[in-house]
Amino acid sequence: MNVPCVRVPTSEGEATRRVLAERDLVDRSHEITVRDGSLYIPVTDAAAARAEFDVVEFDAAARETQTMPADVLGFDPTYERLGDVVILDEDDPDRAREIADAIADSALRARTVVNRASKVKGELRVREWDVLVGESTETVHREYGCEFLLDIAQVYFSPRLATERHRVVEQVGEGERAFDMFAGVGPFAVPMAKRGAEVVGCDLNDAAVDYLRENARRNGVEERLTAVQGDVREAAADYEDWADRLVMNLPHSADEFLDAAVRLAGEECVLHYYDIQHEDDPFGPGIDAIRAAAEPAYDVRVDTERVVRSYAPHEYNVCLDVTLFAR
Ligand SMILES: C[S@@+](CC[C@H](N)C(=O)[O-])C[C@H]1O[C@@H](n2cnc3c(N)ncnc32)[C@H](O)[C@@H]1O
Repeated sequence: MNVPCVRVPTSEGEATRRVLAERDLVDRSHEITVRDGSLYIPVTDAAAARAEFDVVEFDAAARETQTMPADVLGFDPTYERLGDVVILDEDDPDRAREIADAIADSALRARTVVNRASKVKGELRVREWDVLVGESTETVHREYGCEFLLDIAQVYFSPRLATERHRVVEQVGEGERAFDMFAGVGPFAVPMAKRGAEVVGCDLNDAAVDYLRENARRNGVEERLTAVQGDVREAAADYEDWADRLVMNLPHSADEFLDAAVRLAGEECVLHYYDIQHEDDPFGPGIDAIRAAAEPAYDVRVDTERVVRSYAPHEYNVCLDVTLFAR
């Protein structure tokens, strides 16, 4: 198949390939070919390459590599995958670059490789990234039969929580009213609506709410999912006593939103409360905070105390499933 290629004498081949790679212009899905003393290097952007090189249409073979990153590197790198974006967590930039190149050249078919450049931060819980291969940080991620469009540079999303989200979603019954107070792009809200619940998802982040609406549409639940942009403490005023179920996935500060949760709660309401606590007493502070906010208007029954994952040395990310019964 004809694709745009930079044509150079073979003697200049390696130097040219390196320049093109630095500019992220090498089309890794086609083979580099030698013919009649010239090297043909497939490129992703003919116009950009033409500014410096001779670009021609050339019949380059599609690449079918079975190589894995470990074959090139000699060790198995640690990475996470979100759609066709591969995520690294490397402190050493040279090592990150080496791993990113090995992943891009491998059978993993990554379109973009990024390295974590900051912690998750601020109210919107978004991270900064170094983009090492490719350009776009927007991708489509699939989880338990739902698909989510999202841009990791604009919104929070962790694929590590998939099992935990599924555990919660499986408890949802048809026709119940579920309010996700910190909905992000919808990984709780969308599958809850798919199970037949009437769902409201709220988020402060404009971009997350745009993706939430789009993801409701992609998954065919836009009729059952209302997306609200804003501070959930204000949004709660429009949904007083409304919810049969509340999801509170803002682990560092969910306690500050328990008053809003109590306003949202109906006669009987299940609360999924996420928290980060020390391993010595991972559940006590959350239970105390919930009781302080809900009693005496509600009786509080603790149904599940669950460690979701280790968060930091001696710290756990935990979930409390609690039912509130109006007195
Ligand atoms: C840890 S993320 C969870 C997102 C989603 N539930 C998930 O599992 O991917 C927390 C979300 O809460 C949102 N948020 C923070 N403060 C908020 C507030 N006062 N009202 C509504 N949303 C808020 C952030 O923008 C972020 O998207």
